[in-house]
Formats: sequence, C-alpha cells, structure tokens
Amino acid sequence: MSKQNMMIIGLGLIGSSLAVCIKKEHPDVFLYGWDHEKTSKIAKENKIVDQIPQDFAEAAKKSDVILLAVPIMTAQNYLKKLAELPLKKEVIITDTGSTKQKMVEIANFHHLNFIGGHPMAGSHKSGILACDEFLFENAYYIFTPLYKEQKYQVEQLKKLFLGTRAKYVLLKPEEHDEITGMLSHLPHIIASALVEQADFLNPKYPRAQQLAAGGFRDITRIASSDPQMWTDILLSNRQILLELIEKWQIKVSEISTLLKAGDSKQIQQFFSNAKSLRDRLPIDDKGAIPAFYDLFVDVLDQPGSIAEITGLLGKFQISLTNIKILETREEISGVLQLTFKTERELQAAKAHIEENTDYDCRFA
Ligand SMILES: NC(=O)c1ccc[n+]([C@@H]2O[C@H](COP(=O)([O-])OP(=O)(O)OC[C@H]3O[C@@H](n4cnc5c(N)ncnc54)[C@H](O)[C@@H]3O)[C@@H](O)[C@H]2O)c1
Ligand SMILES: O=C(O)C(=O)C[C@]1(C(=O)O)C=C[C@@H](O)C=C1
Repeated sequence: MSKQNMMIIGLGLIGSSLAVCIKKEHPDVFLYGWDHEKTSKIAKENKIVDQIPQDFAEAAKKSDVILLAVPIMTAQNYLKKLAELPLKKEVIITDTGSTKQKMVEIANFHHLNFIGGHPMAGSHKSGILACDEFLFENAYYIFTPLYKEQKYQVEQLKKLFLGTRAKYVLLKPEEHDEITGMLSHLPHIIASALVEQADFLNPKYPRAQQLAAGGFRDITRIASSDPQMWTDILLSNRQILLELIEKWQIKVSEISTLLKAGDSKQIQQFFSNAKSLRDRLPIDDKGAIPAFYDLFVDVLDQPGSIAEITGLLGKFQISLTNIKILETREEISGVLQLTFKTERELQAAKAHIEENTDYDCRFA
C-alpha cells in the first residue's frame, strides 16, 4: 500500500493502536492524526502519526482513507462535518464505533462512501497511553458494508489493517448491533450494576471490598471502562438493549423462582447448562469475549515472591491482566495465577520467570 494519505480522528486506545498497526505493515502510508492538543502532542512525539495538521479540512481533503476512532456521538458529528467538505472522490470513510446502524444511516443520508468497522477487542483502559500494537491480534474485525459495490473498498481496508493480525468478518449493521448488544453491551450494563449493588456493603462492613476475590473482579473488570464511551454505546443501541434487558429480567426472575421453591434439581440444571455453553466458547481466539492466558507459578514466600515476579514482568515490559494468589497459608508453598491478554505475553513471562527464578511454571 504505497503513497496513501490516511487521517485518523481520535488517537485514544483504538485510534493509536490502529495507527501503530498500520505503520508497522505499511510504512509508506502517510498518517494525519487529529485529537485534542495533549493527545496529539503525545502521538507526534512518539511517531504514532506522521503529522498533526494545522487545518482539519485541508488534511481531510487530501486523505484517501478517513478513520473515525472517537466516541460514537462525536463520530456522528464528524460524519456531518465531513459531508460538507470537498473530499477526494474515491475516499473511504470508516470508523471503529461499537454500534453500527446509526452511523451507517447518517453516512447514507449524507451520501458518504462509508464502511462501518469495529475491532472486537479492547480494554477497560482508554486514551493514547493505553496504545497497544498487539491489541487486535487474533481478534475479530467486523466490517458492515451496505452495498455490493463496496466489495473492492472492503478489500482495501482489509489490506490496510493487515498489521492488526485480526480476523475479518462481514455483517449487516443490524446483525452487528444485535450480536454486540448481547455479547458486549448488556454485559457492561450488568457489570456496572453489580458494582453499584455491592456498594451497600461498604458502610456496613468497611473491609468488605478487600474480600472481593476472583469472581467479582473477573465479572466486573469492564465496569472500569470509560463512562462517556458507554453512554454513547447504550444510547445508539437503545431499542435492542431495551429488549435484551427485558429478557435479562425474565432470566433473573426465573432463577429467583427456583430459589424460592428450593428446587435444587433445576438450580443445578441451570448451572450445568451455563457451564456447558461457556465451556464451548472458542478459546483459541479472542472472539467477542477476549480469551485470557493463565500461567500458574509455584512459589514459596508469598509477599516477597509477588514483588519479585511483578518486578520481573515489569522489567521485560510484559503487562499482567490479573494476578491471583491461589493458596496463601504462611510459609507453605502457594500458587500464583498470572493472567495475560496474549499468548505471546504468556510465553514470554514463562521464559523470563524460569530463566531468572527457581519457581516452576505451568499452564494449568
Ligand atoms: N475501548 C474499547 O474496548 C473499544 C473497542 C472497540 C471499539 N471501540 C470504539 O472505538 C471508539 C474509540 O474508543 P477508544 O476506546 O479508543 O476511546 P478513547 O477514549 O481511548 O479514545 C477516544 C479519543 O477520541 C478523542 N476525542 C474525543 N472527542 C474528540 C473530538 N471532538 N475531536 C477529536 N478527538 C476527540 C479523545 O481525546 C480520545 O483520545 C469508540 O467509538 C468505541 O465505541 C472501543
Ligand atoms: O475487553 C474489554 O474491556 C472490552 O470491553 C472490549 C469490548 C467488549 O465488550 O468485548 C468493548 C467494547 C468494544 O466495542 C469491543 C470490545
């Protein structure tokens, strides 16, 4: 891909991570970046983009591809702004937003050559400092073209995003919103509601928070995500989410009925059905629900060993997603469960721990 100009609007977690992936695979693509001053400065200083233009319109007019990686309502406003500019005739406009129907509708209304995009990988972290060139590795990258004639342009985008090492999927916008509504948006609502519900414990039992173990932490990690981004997601997928919340309420009241009746057989059936469905989720890719890679380390002295291992991972710049102590009795050997986001980090962590300590590592 040579001598193309591309403009990335929004250089946060997704925009900056995509910029790095694009530059890695296509050093010839000239990247304009557009964001607020502080983020733009970081992007330029770290060579994440080639130029922060003085004039938005001038850069947009010179671009062959324009990528919107800002919160959804902001992206909708940019679409309207772009529609007023004399852009290149062949320009492709795409986005990364978590919902697709409304964006496609607005782009269509303004006769923009728009192909909705959505990398199904992310984090509860946001902003340019969370930039991660491996974020999309093995994840699905969804495109939602409206017209058959856009086939060639979808192929161009696939080539452009090759450095993500993601797997591409084509969906209709409405299919996309229903699937992500169930697999991403409803879980975020539930995670945040759980955190809020648990808050009543704090005044009653001041140390309760310290007792939140793996289960609560695992299921509520995503409640730490950016509030503005999630407000936009909910409001742009309102109808689908209202239906899903209604179904969720029915599901919860079914469980409440079983509990009231003390129906152990049905309660066990409920858990065993859920277990077999969860166990069947693909684990070899991130899918809609990211896979996590666990490493189990047999250690002796707990406090000292945790510091030693986290220090070692920090030294080799390996990010931990979670750390759990599985056995904590004093002076008795215990097990640390270290969770990573990628297979690459898992393997690197194992190699460094084995090389630099006497601890044994295993994958299960
Ligand atoms: N975070 C995720 O897990 C994830 C995953 C896939 C897709 N998405 C979608 O991608 C988009 C970006 O998400 P993110 O996680 O990168 O968010 P982010 O908050 O990390 O980044 C958004 C960036 O947009 C910038 N921005 C905000 N308003 C702007 C404006 N008016 N002009 C220019 N820049 C502006 C912000 O300064 C920030 O740098 C969202 O639409 C989100 O729905 C997020
Ligand atoms: O892993 C996380 O923290 C995410 O929330 C990522 C996640 C998701 O729900 O799977 C969030 C929103 C995006 O649209 C895509 C991916």
